[in-house]
Amino acid sequence: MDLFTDLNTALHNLLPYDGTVFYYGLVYDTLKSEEIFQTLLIEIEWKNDEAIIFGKHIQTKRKVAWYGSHPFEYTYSKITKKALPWTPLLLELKEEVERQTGETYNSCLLNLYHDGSEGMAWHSDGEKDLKKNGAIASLSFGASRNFAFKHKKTSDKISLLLNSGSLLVMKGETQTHWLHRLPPTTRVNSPRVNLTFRTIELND
Ligand SMILES: O=C(O)CCC(=O)C(=O)O
Ligand SMILES: [Fe+2]
Repeated sequence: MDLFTDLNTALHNLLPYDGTVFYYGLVYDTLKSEEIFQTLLIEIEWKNDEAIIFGKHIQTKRKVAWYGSHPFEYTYSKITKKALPWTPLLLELKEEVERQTGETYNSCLLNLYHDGSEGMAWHSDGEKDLKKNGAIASLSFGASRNFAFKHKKTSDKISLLLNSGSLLVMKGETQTHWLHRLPPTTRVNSPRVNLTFRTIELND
């Protein structure tokens, strides 16, 4: 690889300080992405997400699923979930993401947004079961959606478009200092699937 190509493909940190986010662009072409997207829609055990917010039991329109290398129990928003075993496709995606990012993962949270009215509010993924400062790799399929970061103290904002077949990784101190969200939009009326590969710490 010559220097020019090398500079062009070199990853640069999207965050100006206090964390590391790399955007890899498309890791699957259009045809392969569409095939993966359709398979995920059919094969994944999608469930409406439940949460307890201000003591009230609520169900989100967005659907979720959780898969992993062990039947981990994972608690968030006060609801405990047990990971399902990898499907062959999820294992293939996990291995490709590991190869691309040079990190390993043992679980994956999947989100299905039916259209632009569904999104995810500002949050960081710092649950206690997650490995501290562990990398979180995000693969997207289907509709393109905006994704944004906001610094917890300075409120500086960074946003980007996540296209079908694209990969993004958040690592280092990102979750400690930055929030992220998937803003709702009236401009999108088709579904999107997002997979976040994570590392759960096994406490015995
Ligand atoms: O859908 C996305 O791109 C983000 C999902 C997310 O932040 C999460 O699952 O924690
Ligand atoms: Fe997140």
